[in-house]
Amino acid sequence: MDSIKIIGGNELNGTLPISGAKNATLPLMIASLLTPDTLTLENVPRLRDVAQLLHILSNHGVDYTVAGRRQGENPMTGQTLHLNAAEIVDTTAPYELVSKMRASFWVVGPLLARAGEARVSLPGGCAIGTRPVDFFIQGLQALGAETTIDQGYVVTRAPKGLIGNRVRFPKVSVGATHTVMMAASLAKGESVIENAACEPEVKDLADCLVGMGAKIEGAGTETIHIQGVPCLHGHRHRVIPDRIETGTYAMAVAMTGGDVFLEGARADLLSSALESMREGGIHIEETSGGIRVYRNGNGIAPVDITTAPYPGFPTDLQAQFMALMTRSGGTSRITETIFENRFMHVQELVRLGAKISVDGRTAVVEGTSSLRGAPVMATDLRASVSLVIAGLAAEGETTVNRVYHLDRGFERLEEKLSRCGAQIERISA
Ligand SMILES: CC(=O)N[C@H]1[C@@H](OP(=O)(O)OP(=O)(O)OC[C@H]2O[C@@H](n3ccc(=O)[nH]c3=O)[C@H](O)[C@@H]2O)O[C@H](CO)[C@@H](O)[C@@H]1O
Ligand SMILES: C=C(OP(=O)(O)O)C(=O)O
Repeated sequence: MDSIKIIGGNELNGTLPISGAKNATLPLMIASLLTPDTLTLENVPRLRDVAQLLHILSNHGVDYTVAGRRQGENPMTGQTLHLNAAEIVDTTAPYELVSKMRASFWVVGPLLARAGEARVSLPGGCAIGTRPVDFFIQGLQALGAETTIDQGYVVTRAPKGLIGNRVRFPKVSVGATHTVMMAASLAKGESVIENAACEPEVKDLADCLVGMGAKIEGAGTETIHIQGVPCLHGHRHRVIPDRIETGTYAMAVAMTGGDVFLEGARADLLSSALESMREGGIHIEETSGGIRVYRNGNGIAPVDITTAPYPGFPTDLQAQFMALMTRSGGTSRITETIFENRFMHVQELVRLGAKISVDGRTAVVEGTSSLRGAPVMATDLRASVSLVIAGLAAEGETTVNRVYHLDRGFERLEEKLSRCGAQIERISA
């Protein structure tokens, strides 16, 4: 498997383009199952998860074409996907495909709503906790589906169609909100989702569904009202910028020092994380075309954070913020409340010289003036990238192994960072 080699110590300077959001793209692609017409998505990042989901969707009968950038466009511009599910040819999503990525499980909602049945393997994804699917099952059952688990598969049927209902999630779930919202769009009558996820990716999906003819109000708040319609039609939609990629590179600049413009980033999508960075003494300027991040010489102040559903501090930036805090001038406490096993980066950051101890859900980070390069490895996506940004700030050579995870979620990582002055390269196995 490839690895990433970094010689740390360089400041980052220049312009770094932000890609379309992985976590918005995946549910948007799945929404193509809801209509026999073509759904066109612009600003789609070139990622392993996108390729994997195309494979899964084509198994259900989705025809797709991928168009690259047009002549004269920025070489970093995302791709355009045309997805057409004229007919659902198979309602089974097999273990071999779904086990590779969590979001692929979400096909269960559209398949059930459009074809009246689905048989979807229990999902895989990042190893950050147990990640059950009970809220999905409760939600689909509330819409009238018969749902059981059989030999590792969720098997669900609604031969007479789904019926709108009230669905209240016991805890905020992004994936369950996406799934029930998509299913309810084609149900008979009104559905209300309570304690819905407010993440920008849910709002982006709802905006696209509305463009496809769905009747949805309140997406982006805790209560979503959906008036079911008999069918949806084709639409063209542009994916929002990736707020996690934005926060990751902002934290990289904060760690190394320098001055970078994150082109295309939207500050309103990650206010909480930017606020914590400002508390740490990092300069952040919001403009309509992107975000400027700089730290010229001043130290980093320790900041405590606790992850929470949106608009709180995102769990997907927790590892990167911990990396940043390893360079602060004091002690910070980082509390993870979303996933019970999302501290796998701690022992690897310690290899780089970080001083971190874990007490239950809280990691206590003692800032240190220098990190030293070392071989490291992570078992999930955001943990992997936290090691990359720590490596950029460490003295000497860091090798990040198992880049499989990085390729799932960071488009052209080495290219983007090396254009800003980082010494980083991929070593092919
Ligand atoms: C592809 C994608 O968009 N992934 C994101 C999505 O994951 P994902 O949608 O899988 O995360 P959820 O929001 O569902 O998980 C939140 C919490 O709810 C629990 N839960 C969830 C569903 C369920 O049926 N039962 C249950 O107990 C989970 O174990 C977790 O503790 O949101 C997470 C939380 O912001 C992010 O870290 C992931 O990057
Ligand atoms: C946890 C993540 O992805 P997934 O939900 O696909 O595992 C992530 O994007 O950080």
